[in-house]
Amino acid sequence: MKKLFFIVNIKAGNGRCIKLWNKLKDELDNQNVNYRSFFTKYPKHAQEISKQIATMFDEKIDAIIAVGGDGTIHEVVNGLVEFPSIKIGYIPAGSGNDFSRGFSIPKSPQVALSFILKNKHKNGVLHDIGKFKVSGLSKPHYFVSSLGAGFDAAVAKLTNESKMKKYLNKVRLGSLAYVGAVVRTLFTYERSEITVSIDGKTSTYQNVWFITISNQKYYGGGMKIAPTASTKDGQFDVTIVHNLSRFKLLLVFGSVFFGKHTKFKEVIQEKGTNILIDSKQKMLVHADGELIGKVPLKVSAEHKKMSFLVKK
Ligand SMILES: Nc1ncnc2c1ncn2[C@@H]1O[C@H](COP(=O)(O)OP(=O)(O)OP(=O)(O)O)[C@@H](O)[C@H]1O
Repeated sequence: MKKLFFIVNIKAGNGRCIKLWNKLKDELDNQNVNYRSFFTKYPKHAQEISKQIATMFDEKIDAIIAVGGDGTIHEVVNGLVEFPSIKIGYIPAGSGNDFSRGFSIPKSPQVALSFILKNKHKNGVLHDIGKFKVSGLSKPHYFVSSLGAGFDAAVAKLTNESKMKKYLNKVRLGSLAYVGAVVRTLFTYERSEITVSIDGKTSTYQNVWFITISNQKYYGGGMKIAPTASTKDGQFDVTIVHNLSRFKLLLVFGSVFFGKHTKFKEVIQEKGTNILIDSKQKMLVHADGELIGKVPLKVSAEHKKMSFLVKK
C-alpha cells in the first residue's frame, strides 16, 4: 500500500509550522491516512530526507509533501531532482509561502491538506524548474520559484545575521528584523554594473539594484515581480531594476505588490531560457529566498521537469 511522506521544517514560519503540524497530524490520524512524517534537524536536511525517502521507498510513495515555507520546498525539489516521477506536494507553513501563490495551492494549510488527501492517487502536474550554477557552489542546483542577485539577496543575508531576529521571532515580530534589514541595506547598498546574456543576446546595465529570474509571478512574500510569468512555458521572466535613486526604489517596491512596477522605465522585463549574469562588483545570489552564493551565474530552464500535486 502506498504512503504519503511529510517533511516538516520545524523552524519554518518562526515556529508556527510545528504547531500547525500537530493539528494536521490529528487530522491524518482521524482519517486513518497511511503516512509517515520526518522533522528537519538542520538547514538543508529536507533535501537529504527527501532523497533518502525516494531511494528507500520508491514504488511505495504516493507523494512527498513539504510542510514549511519557500526554503523547504526549495530543498525538497533539490532532493528529488533525480526522481522526477515522484509527486511533490506542499502545505504552506512558512512566512512568505510564495510557492503556494504561484502554483495554485490553497492558502490555508488545512485546505491544502484536504486537497492532497483527495488527489493523492491522481497524476501530478508537470511544471518547469530552473537549473543554475553559481560561484561558490561546485554542482548545479535548482530553483522552483525565483532566483535573484543583488539588493534582495543582501537583505536576506542581513536578516539572517540580525542579532535581534531571534528575540523578535520570540515575541512574534520577526518581520521587523526584515524591515530593519531593508532600511539598512537601502542606505548602504552599492549598485553594480552587470552584463546579462539572454538566449545569446548580451546587454550591459549600470547602477543595478537587483536582477530576478522568475519561474512564477510572485516572490518576497507576495510581491508580483513577474506578472506574465508561467511555470509551464519553458522560459523565465527576467526583471532588472537599475538607474533608480534610493527614494524611487521605495516607490517601485510599493508598486510591485500590484505588479505595476513594470510601468517604470528603470524596470526592464525580458523572457528567456538560457541566462548568463556577470557583475563588476560582488553580488550575492538567493534561490527561492535561500542565500546560495554569488555572481557569476548561469541559469537554464528545465521544461516540465517535475511533477507536483497541484490543481493545474
Ligand atoms: N532544524 C532546523 N534548524 C535550523 N534551520 C532549519 C531547520 N530545519 C530547516 N531549517 C532552515 O529553515 C530555513 C527557513 O525555512 P523556510 O524558508 O521553509 O521557512 P520560512 O523562512 O519561514 O518561510 P518563507 O521562505 O516562505 O518565508 C531554511 O533555510 C531551512 O534550511
